[in-house]
Amino acid sequence: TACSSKYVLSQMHPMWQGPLTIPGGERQSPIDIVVRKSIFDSELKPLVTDYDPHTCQQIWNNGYSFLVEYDDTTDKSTLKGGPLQDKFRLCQFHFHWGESNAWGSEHTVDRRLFPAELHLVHWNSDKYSLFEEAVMEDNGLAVIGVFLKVGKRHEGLQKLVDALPAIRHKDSIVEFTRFDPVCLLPSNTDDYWTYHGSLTTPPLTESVTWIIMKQHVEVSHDQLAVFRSLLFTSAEEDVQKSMVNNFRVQQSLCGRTVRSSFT
Ligand SMILES: NCCOCCOCCNC(=O)c1ccc(S(N)(=O)=O)cc1
Ligand SMILES: [Zn+2]
Repeated sequence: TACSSKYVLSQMHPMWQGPLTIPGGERQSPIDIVVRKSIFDSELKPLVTDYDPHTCQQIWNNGYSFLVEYDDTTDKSTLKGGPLQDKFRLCQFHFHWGESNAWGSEHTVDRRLFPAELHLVHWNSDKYSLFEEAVMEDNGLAVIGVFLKVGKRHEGLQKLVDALPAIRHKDSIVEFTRFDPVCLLPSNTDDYWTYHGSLTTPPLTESVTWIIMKQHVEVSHDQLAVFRSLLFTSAEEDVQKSMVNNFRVQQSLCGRTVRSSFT
């Protein structure tokens, strides 16, 4: 099964050709969250985010998504609480989305797909001194996942949407400052699912404590359309490819337990 083999069939995504070797492969992400099989854990605490918008530095197109990157050289923008024992530093956030509103998220809830998913990426600064170190360790990373639904316009997102035309092509980057990512979190951050998984893109390392918000946030159709105006390809390439469907398919649970902070 996909849980024991060292190889997985090459992902359908154009960027990955040929078999990928993954470490073990027993705790890969994303997954389908089967709500009735998740286990309520009363020990799970509320999330505590403490983000400083002044640590926001730049926004760039890495050829797979667009990343908003934060200065993670000090403990200025942090995440603790929830399922976490240590303090984690925010290093970047990014999204995954589809070519249509019918799909685009990486995680699913009872097989339900959302048009997009936000990932806020943090690393364990109590135990490690660099992201690159933490990314290789079991308890190295914590990623908050937030589902996006199409509905009313998200005022806080608009500043980010307005910056996207400047980074249409792969490897383009612009300064992006004073953005507080707390505006992208749902009003209720006490209700979440959590499980141990991996990065959803290479190097797919199994170092992530996933924290998936139960409550989604709404963005407008037009805001999501601007995400789809980005390109996978650099300005030099002849054929321009729209940046859409940049999600990984759901992976086997391999006997893992998904815990919930709510009943
Ligand atoms: N390339 C060899 C070692 O690389 C280690 C660092 O990897 C950096 C690139 N990847 C990421 O930072 C990275 C971060 C988050 C997610 S995700 N989609 O799981 O939230 C996926 C990938
Ligand atoms: Zn991601």
